[in-house]
Amino acid sequence: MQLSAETRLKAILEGTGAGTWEFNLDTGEIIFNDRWASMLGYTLDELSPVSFQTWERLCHADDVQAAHQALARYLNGEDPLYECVVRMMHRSGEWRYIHTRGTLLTDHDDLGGRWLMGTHLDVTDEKVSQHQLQKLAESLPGVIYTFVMEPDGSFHFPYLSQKTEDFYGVSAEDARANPNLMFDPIHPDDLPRLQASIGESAQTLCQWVCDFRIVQGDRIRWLRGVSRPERDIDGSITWHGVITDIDDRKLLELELEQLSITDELTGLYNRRYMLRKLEELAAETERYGHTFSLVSLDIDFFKAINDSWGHPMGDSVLQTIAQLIESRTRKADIVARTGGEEFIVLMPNTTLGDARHVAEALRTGMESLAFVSDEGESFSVTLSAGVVSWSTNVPSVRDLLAMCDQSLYQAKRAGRNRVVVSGAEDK
Ligand SMILES: Nc1nc2c(ncn2[C@@H]2O[C@H](COP(=O)(O)OP(=O)(O)OP(=O)(O)O)[C@@H](O)[C@H]2O)c(=O)[nH]1
Repeated sequence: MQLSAETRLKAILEGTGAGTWEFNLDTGEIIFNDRWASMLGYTLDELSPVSFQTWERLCHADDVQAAHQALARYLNGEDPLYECVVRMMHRSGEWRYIHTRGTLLTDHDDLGGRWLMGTHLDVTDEKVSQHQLQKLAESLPGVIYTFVMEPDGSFHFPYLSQKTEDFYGVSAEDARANPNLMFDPIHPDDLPRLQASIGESAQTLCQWVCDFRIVQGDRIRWLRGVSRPERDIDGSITWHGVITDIDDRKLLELELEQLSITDELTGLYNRRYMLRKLEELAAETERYGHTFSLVSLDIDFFKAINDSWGHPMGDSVLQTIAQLIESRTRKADIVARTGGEEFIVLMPNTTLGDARHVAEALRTGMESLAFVSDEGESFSVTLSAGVVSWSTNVPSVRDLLAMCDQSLYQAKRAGRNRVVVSGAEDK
């Protein structure tokens, strides 16, 4: 059975649920189908005779103007088709959102003028969901977004809430058009880590969580992104997530972390941090074959200093030696106060011989310092040191520390104010 083109077109239109309209731009004649009327709760007969004014009367006053402008843009050749969404009054008194599309029928002289023809589709449900999403996004203290990465590595943001502008200094519209704008303001120190974390989340399909900084002029702000990825059938991956401001929390966290690794009296690192770094250095050394050395320093007869000149004077001596060590070591070295009057210097990429020189310089530097008590009496302070280097013979970090302690103990036993290098004779 052969169906006519008209029957087929009718069936297709029925399937889409779209209303149709035809408008003669020259005569003003307008034709709607039944579906158009039923979309608004009427029969076509009930609205007859239909004219342009029928449409205008049912259309929200604010949207009539927008529809005219869309039409003008289309007729001027700025837009490829006439398209707009307008609110139309349903018989029940509710506004329905109607997506209007149309094109001009040209090259048909026999039609009696220029006919604009198109469809009306009720998109109220979609609009309501969009509106609800927008309201939800406005009330959230963050940006909500959808991020898609294609199999070829290209990416885009199909959805970004309006708060993108507050957080990134880029409007959601601009970022949707150019997704790189979302990465440009990320702090250069954080960008590689953020990119790596996205790559890992894409591979493992595990939740993406990343703290990073955004630079906006002079302002640096900590943000946290949390989102869940899902792989689509075409191999692309979509993350739905939220980006929140964690500036206050992060600063507090960093402050607390700094406190937790700092010795209060001297401002040097504490034992906990030194141990962490020591483990890291040992692991790096295993991997890259570098060497590193460690110097353990202990003030001689410190108890006597406290007893003779008072505890505050003892504190002041500790602070002075902290400054001395910092001034005589490199930036890459880790200087820690690891006990009452005990200090450790971790020296990456340093041989045993070089570390010994540093320890000697510290010993002589300390010896030559003159302290003056509150009563005006001057006194001097000495220190003893043990020096070790990490090598393949050292089974663990714990053993390295024990070897260093052993050398320090030898220095004390041999009369103090000396440096003993592990595996060598007492100085
Ligand atoms: N002022 C001050 N004293 C401290 C601090 N922490 C520990 N001490 C004191 O450091 C002294 C360490 O004494 P000892 O372990 O006997 O060692 P020492 O007197 O230096 O003797 P040698 O190490 O054998 O040369 C003790 O009296 C502690 O009370 C501190 O933060 N400030």
